[in-house]
Formats: sequence, C-alpha cells, structure tokens
Amino acid sequence: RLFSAEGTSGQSKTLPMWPFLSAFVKQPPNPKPPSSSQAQATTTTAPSVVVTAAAVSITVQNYDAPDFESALKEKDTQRQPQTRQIPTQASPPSSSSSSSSPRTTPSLSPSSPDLHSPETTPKALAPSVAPSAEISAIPQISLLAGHGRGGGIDAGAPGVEGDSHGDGDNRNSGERTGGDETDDDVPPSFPSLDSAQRASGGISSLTTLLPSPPSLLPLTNNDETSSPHVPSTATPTLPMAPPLIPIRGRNPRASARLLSPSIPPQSPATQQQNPSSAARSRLAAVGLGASGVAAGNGLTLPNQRKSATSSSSSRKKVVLEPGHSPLDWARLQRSGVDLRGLPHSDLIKPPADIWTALNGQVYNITAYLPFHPGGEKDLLRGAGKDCTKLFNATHPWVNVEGMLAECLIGIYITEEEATALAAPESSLESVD
Ligand code: HEM
Repeated sequence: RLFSAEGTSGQSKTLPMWPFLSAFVKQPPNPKPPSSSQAQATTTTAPSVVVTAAAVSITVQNYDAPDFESALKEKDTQRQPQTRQIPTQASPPSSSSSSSSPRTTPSLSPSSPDLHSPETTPKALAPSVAPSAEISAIPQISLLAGHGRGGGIDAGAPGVEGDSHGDGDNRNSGERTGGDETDDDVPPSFPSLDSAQRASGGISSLTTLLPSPPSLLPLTNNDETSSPHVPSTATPTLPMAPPLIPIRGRNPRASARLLSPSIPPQSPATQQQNPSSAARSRLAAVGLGASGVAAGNGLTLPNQRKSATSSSSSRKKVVLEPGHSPLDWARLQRSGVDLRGLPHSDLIKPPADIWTALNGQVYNITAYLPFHPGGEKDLLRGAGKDCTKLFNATHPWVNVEGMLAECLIGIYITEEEATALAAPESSLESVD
C-alpha cells in the first residue's frame, strides 16, 4: 500500500501527484548517478516539470511502497514554497542548469525514491532469462535404461555401442548397462590432472589421489593404448603419446547407435583384461603413471611436472569436420532448427537419438556429436546415462546450459519418481 502523507493506510487515498511524478518519470537510457553538482542542479530543475501536475491528484489504492513514506513527508514540507517559485507551464529548464544537462526529462530529485537503485535501473528491468520457467514446462524423463523400463520413456533409453569406434571401449558400455554409473566417471587424460583448470574446477580428488601401477594401464587392446590413456605424468622414459587420429567421414548418427539393453554388461575380453580390482584398473586408465602416489597427490618431482606440462601437446581435442566449429554449433543452435528431436509433443524418443543427463537435465546430444571438441567417442561415453560426474571431471568450466540450450528435452528424474509417475494414482504432487 502506498501511504499518504498523513500516515493512514488501508483505504483509497487521494494524494498529490507531484511527489510521484519524479519517481515515475521516464529516465533516459543508462542514467548516470548525478554527481554532487548535478544533483544540486537537478534539484532546481525538477520542479519545473513537476509543476503542471501539482494541482493534479491521483488515487492510489493499496500500493505498498513504504520507502515512499519518508519521501512523501519530505516533499510535502517542501511543496508549498517550491510551487510558488515555479512557473505555471511546464517548460524546459531555462536556468544555467539546463545547459549543463541536455535531458528533456527531469533528473532525479535527491529526496525522491532512489531511481538509481538496482531495482529501478533499466538494466535491472531488462528481461532476463528465466530458465526455471522453461524447465517447468519440459517433460520429466528417466534415463535409467537398465532399471526403469516399466515406463514408456525408459524403455528405449539411449546408449551407445561400446565398440562403435573399434577401440575396445566395451568397458564403458558394460558398466553402463550394468547400471553402475559412478564406475564410468574416469575423466579423459586431457586436461592434465594437475592443470589449473582442473584445480579450479572442483574436480574430484579421488582420481588424483589414488595410486595406480602402470602394469594396469592397458585397458584397451588396440592402437589407442598409447594415446588417450597414456599418463600425463608419465616418466620421461615413456614415449610421448602420438596425437589422436581425427575422426573423419563418420556419420554421427550411424556411429552412435542406441545401446540395446540386451548388450551384456561386460564382454569377456574386457573381463580378461581387467585385473582383480576393477577400481584400480579404472584408476590406471586415468593415467597416474608409474609414480602413481607422487603424481596423483601433486607431489611430483620437478621433472615429472615438466613432463606433465609438455603433455599438453597431446590434447585430446579432435579435428572437427568442416562446418562443425564451436561457432558453427552456436549458429546452428540459433537457427531455429529443432535439435531436440521431439516430434511435437510426442515424448517417445526416436530410436536413433542420443540422450544424456547432465546436471539434472536431459539433453539430446545427437546433433552436437560432430561439434564436440573432445570428439564423438568421449561424448558418447555419457550417452544414455547421467554423465554429470564425467562431465565435471573433464571440463567443469564448460557452460553446458548455454551450449545445449536448444537440445534440452527434459528433466532427469530418479527411478522412484518415474515409477511414481507411471503409477495410476500418480500425480505431479507425489514427485514433489
Ligand atoms: C554432454 C555435454 C558436453 C558438452 C556440451 C561438452 C562440451 C565440450 C567443450 C565445449 C569442449 C571444449 C572445452 C575447452 O576447449 O576448454 C569439450 C572438450 C572435451 N570434452 Fe566435452 N562436452 C560434453 C561432454 C563430454 C563428456 C561426457 C566427455 C567424456 C569424457 C567429454 C570429453 C571431452 C574432452 C576429452 C574434451 C577435450 C578437452 C580439450 O582438449 O580441450 N565431454 N567438451
């Protein structure tokens, strides 16, 4: 409610107009806070515009603006002498202050409510993105392929064939289908485990603290054994990892087929390669190197640190196909093309699409696959599951909300929530 000068409230009040004019008068774009001299000048010019409205009154009803109360009182005490000094017609200020201020609208009076406060500046009033509103309108999706298959959405939860790239990545697919999502959160060898980016990104210390003997390193059985998983802190006697061979001529949709739930959790070959401790194997894949303890906890020797630094030349960033640069992706996102792959309101996912959950949201990453600077293969590690840990372990600085805004298709919910929703008596309230 807007209080009158008399301090009563609750009922409609007839109030003088002019104290509010200065408050609601349109401000020029990007108004600068008046300096002390400007404030003095505008104090003299402001009433000249206000004057024609001095006799006008408005009716204000139930408008709550307690901050106006003090301003009202102060203005009320000044009103009488000021109205005597000001002309009867509104006119541009003719005093010297008008030359100092080219504005046609009056400046803020010092005793008026603070129009320069963050709440009233044009910048603050500018429409802001309200993702929560959008999120509330998007469907809730469960990606629990291995468990929540009762719901129609879950039945075809996307995945990827572990050997779609011929790199013996069965380990990943096996763990995915096994439902052990936390087991596949081993970040790629790049960025370096001791890089500043990782240090600032809140990367889990688990992968950098636990040791791993080099004998457990080879988890893959082909030519990639030395490239992506070669420890960045390897001793100088080890050969430097060759650069990755860029993926060319590959149809992302063809190579990124959905993972059938019937794929066995772990291939025999992988089981043979895995030592007794699977956890240690995975840590080996991180590439802590022969001096695992020292390298992992940051106590590496100077020469080891130098080796790790020089490993930046073996970044895993791939050579993207022409027309698939980050700028191209940004352009495609803004092009209006439907990247969500949702046919109208149909929530049944096309079988060829790749979905992933990240930060509680589900994205269709099919279109982004050839744009991923880390390559399709690594991005596909997050297919059909919650890749939040993997993502954060790799590049927590990447603004996925912005990059995949046009690919957002739903909210990731737990299996329990999905079951509750699938139940006949389910309702959205039960999920809340
Ligand atoms: C799902 C959403 C993802 C998005 C939007 C995304 C985006 C990006 C971006 C923008 C970069 C370039 C980062 C930079 O230059 O600093 C990048 C690099 C990379 N990403 Fe992803 N990524 C995603 C998921 C993943 C996943 C699940 C992995 C799995 C390990 C992964 C692995 C990598 C790797 C290895 C690089 C190369 C880092 C480099 O060399 O700079 N990404 N990604």
